[in-house]
Amino acid sequence: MGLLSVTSYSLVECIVGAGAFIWYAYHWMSGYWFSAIEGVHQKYGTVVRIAPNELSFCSTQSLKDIYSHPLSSEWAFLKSSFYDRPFGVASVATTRDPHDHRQQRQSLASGFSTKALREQEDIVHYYVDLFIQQIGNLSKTQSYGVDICEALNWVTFDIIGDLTFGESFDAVKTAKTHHWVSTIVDSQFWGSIIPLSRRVVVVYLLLPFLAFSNLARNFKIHQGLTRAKLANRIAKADKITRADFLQQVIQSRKFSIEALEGQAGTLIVAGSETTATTSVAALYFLAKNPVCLAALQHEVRTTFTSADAITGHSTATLPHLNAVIEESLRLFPPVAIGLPRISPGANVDGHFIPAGVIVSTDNWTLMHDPKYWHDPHAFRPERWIGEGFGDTKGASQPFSLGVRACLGINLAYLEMRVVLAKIIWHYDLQLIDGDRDLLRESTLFGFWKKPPIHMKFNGRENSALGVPDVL
Ligand code: HEM
Repeated sequence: MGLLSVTSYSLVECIVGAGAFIWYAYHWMSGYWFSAIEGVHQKYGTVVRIAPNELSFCSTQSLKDIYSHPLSSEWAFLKSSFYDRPFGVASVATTRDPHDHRQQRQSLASGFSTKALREQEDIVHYYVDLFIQQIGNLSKTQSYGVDICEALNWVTFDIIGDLTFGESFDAVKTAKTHHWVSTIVDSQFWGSIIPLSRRVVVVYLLLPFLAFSNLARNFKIHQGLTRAKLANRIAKADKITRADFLQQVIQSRKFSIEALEGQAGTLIVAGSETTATTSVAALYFLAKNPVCLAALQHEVRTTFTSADAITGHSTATLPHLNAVIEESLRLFPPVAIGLPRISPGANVDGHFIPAGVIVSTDNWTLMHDPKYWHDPHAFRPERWIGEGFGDTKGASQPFSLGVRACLGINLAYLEMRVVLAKIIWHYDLQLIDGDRDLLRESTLFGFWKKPPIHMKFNGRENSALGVPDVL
C-alpha cells in the first residue's frame, strides 16, 4: 500500500501522518491537486494514504467496490463529512443520510424522466439558438472574438435557470454573466476550504478568520436571489404545465422553503458549470486538432440539411460527435476529484478497509492512467469509435456510478450534443490566442477555474441562422 498503512499506528506514523495533512492541505489549496494525486499514484501504486484516515484508490475495481449499488444498505459506502456545508439545508447532492437522499431523489425524479426531457428539449433549443446568433454577432464585432469559458456559462446557466425557476438569467441575450452566477463561480476558492476544514483540524479552527466572512456574504447574496426567484416560481406553479425540475416538488408541498432553496441552488450549480466545462474543452480540443475537427464537420454537415434537424435524438448516434464528448469528459473531467465515501468495513480492490476509513477513487488519475488508456494525455476521440485502441473504457466514469450517480446525465448529454452540433453546423472555429493552454492554465477548486479562451465563430455561407429574432 502507498504512503502509509492505515491498519497500525506508531509514533513515527503519527508524525508522518501530520506531514500528510500538510502535504494534503498544500496541494488541495494550490489548485493542482489533480496533478499531485496523479503523481503519488504513479509513484506509490493504486492505493495511497492522503490524510491520516483517508485513502485514495485508482483502479476500475475500486470504482465498482466504492460507488456501485451495494448488495444491502449495511454495505453502502456513504458520503463523508466532505459534503457538509456550514449554511443552508442539505440537498439531494449533499445529504449524507440514505433515507433522506432516497426521498429527495424520488421527489425530483419526474423532472428528469425521459418524458420530461422530451418536454424540456424545446427550452434547450431556444437558448442554444440564441447563443448561436450571439456568438456569431460578437465574432463580427469584437476583434478578440468570444471568451468561450464565459459564454458557455451564459447558455448553460440560462437553460438550467429556466428549468429550475421558470426564467433564465438573460445572460445569452445580454451577453453578460449575471452577478448571481459570478458569485457562484467566484466563491469556488473559498468553497473548497470547507471540505479541507473537514480533514484538517487547524483549518477548521481558522475557518472563521479565513473564509467565514467571504462565504457568509456570498451565501447571503446567493440566498437572497434564490429566494426571490423561488417566490416567482412558486407563484407561477399553477400556470406551469411542463415538467421542469421543481414542478412536482412544489406541488407535493412536502418541502420547506429552505429545502426548496437548497435543491434549487444545487441544481443550478450541478447542471451548468459541468456541461459548460465539457463544451469548452470540446471546442478547445477541436480547434487544436484540425483532423478531428474536419471529421466532425464532415459528419455534422453531411448528416443534416438544416439546423432544425439537429435534435437530441438525431445526434444520439453520431459516432464522431459522441466520441468528441466522451474524450472531452475523460481528458478534462468536470468532476475531477475522488468523491469521498466512508467504508462500512469492506474490501476495496482486494484490501480490507476498516469501518470509518474514508476512501475514494480519484477520477482524474483513473481517466489518465496509462494502464487503462493508450496515449492518456492526448485528445484522441477515435479511441471511442469501435475497438479504438483497446482502452479500458470503464475507467472513465465522469457521472459516477450507483445510487449517488448524476441525476442530470441525460439532460447533460442532450445539451452537449445539441450545443456542439449546432456550433459546428453553423460556424468554422478560429482560436484567437493559439498559445493558450486549457490544461496547463486551469486550476481545480471543486470545479475548474479556467483561463479565458478567445475564439471566433465565422459563419459558413450556407448556414441560414434559424434563430428567434429577440436579441
Ligand atoms: C457534463 C455534465 C455533468 C457531469 C460530468 C456531472 C457529474 C456528476 C457527478 C460525478 C455526480 C456525483 C457527485 C458526487 O457523488 O459527489 C453528479 C451528481 C449530480 N448531478 Fe451531475 N453532472 C453533470 C451534469 C448535470 C446536470 C445537467 C444536472 C441537472 C441539473 C446534474 C445534476 C446532478 C445532481 C442533482 C446530482 C446529485 C445526485 C445524487 O446525489 O443523487 N448534473 N453529477
